[in-house]
Amino acid sequence: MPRNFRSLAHALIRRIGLLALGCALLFSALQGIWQYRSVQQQLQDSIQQLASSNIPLLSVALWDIEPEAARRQLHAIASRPGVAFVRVNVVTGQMFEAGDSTSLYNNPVQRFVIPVPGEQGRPLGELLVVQREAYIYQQVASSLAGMLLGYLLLTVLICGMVAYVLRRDLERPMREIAAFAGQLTPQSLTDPLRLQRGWREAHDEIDLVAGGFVTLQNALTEHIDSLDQQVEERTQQLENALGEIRALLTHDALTGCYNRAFLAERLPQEMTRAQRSGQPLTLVFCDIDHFKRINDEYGHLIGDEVLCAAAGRLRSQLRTDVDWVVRFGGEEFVIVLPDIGPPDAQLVAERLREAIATSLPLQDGRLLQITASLGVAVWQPGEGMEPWLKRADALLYRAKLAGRNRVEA
Ligand SMILES: Nc1nc2c(ncn2[C@@H]2O[C@H](COP(=O)(O)OP(=O)(O)OP(=O)(O)O)[C@@H](O)[C@H]2O)c(=O)[nH]1
Repeated sequence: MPRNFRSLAHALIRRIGLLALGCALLFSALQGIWQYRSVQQQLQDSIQQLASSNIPLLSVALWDIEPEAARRQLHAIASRPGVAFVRVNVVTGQMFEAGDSTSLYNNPVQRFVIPVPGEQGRPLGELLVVQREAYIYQQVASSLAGMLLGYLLLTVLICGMVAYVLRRDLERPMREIAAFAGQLTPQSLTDPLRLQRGWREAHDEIDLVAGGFVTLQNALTEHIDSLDQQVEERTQQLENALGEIRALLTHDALTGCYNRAFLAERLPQEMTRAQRSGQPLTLVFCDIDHFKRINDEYGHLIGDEVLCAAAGRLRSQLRTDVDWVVRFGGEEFVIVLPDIGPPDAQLVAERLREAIATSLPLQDGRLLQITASLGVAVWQPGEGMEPWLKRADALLYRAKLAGRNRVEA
């Protein structure tokens, strides 16, 4: 199931905001309790003061039986902030009141003795002052409201600053890294990660991640380069091997001449071409004389050397890219001469015989005298390949019988 994306910076800001708000509320609550106690104490003190300053006058008014004066005084006391209700109970049974009498049942009450004027020990009555609890709450609430507003402003300010720093130092570089990683392909490995960050005194985790990317890119680029190089080398090796295999399919491995498979494929083409052009086409069968003796006397390695030398000598006498030499088998070669007929064919064959008959310096310094017998057969239009080859072979056999080192046509 796909998950929603939530930025790390946003999550941090949200948490910091909630934490700051929680702290502000907690501090406000503690402050509220402390404020409540302090306002309550102040109110009690001020009622005490109020009572002690009014009691002498009240005492006189009651003693002189001036109820109006006593009532005025009580009204004055009741109109003070924090006072809800005032009552005077006189020993004679009289009672004077001012303020909200219902507040008597659910608010704290302070009681004071009113003495007879001039006689402190003799009570004339009692003064009851009821505190107005709502006054305390109002005081606490008004001071808390300002404080809470201050805390909230501070919280918003802190969150704003944290948001700015997080956005600049965390969110933006992280997004750049994520965008870079998302676009990273083997082709774009050489483009380094560049973060839009100003100069800082120290490096941090983001720099470490960016550095890690650079290391990874370099390592991957090196790895891919070495892979490319390996692939190039292997491809070259493969092409060389393929070339060798192709050459082996058509060439003789020892002498480098064409092989019989190539002869069987190419000779019919030459015959068709000669047929079409009306040009002559000649085939020379060449066999090294007494080759078995060379092998027996000098060994097979020298025999191989002789074969290679003979092939080279034959090729050296022929036209490049026109005439071609086939190792027919053992010490037998077939030479194909396009566009050559009698008498030139015989002349070329003589030249070949002479080339082979020159003494051959061996690698060990010795000189070896070799000769070859040749049979020359010019193709007769309509003649098949096999009969033509047999005819050339028969002419070669005749040259052998006639004493070797000669050409029969
Ligand atoms: N060193 C070497 N010898 C080979 C190779 N192929 C065939 N031979 C040898 O060539 C010799 C051919 O001998 P023969 O067919 O009797 O003919 P020859 O000795 O040349 O006698 P003539 O053809 O009658 O003159 C054999 O001994 C083969 O073993 C080869 O690739 N290398």
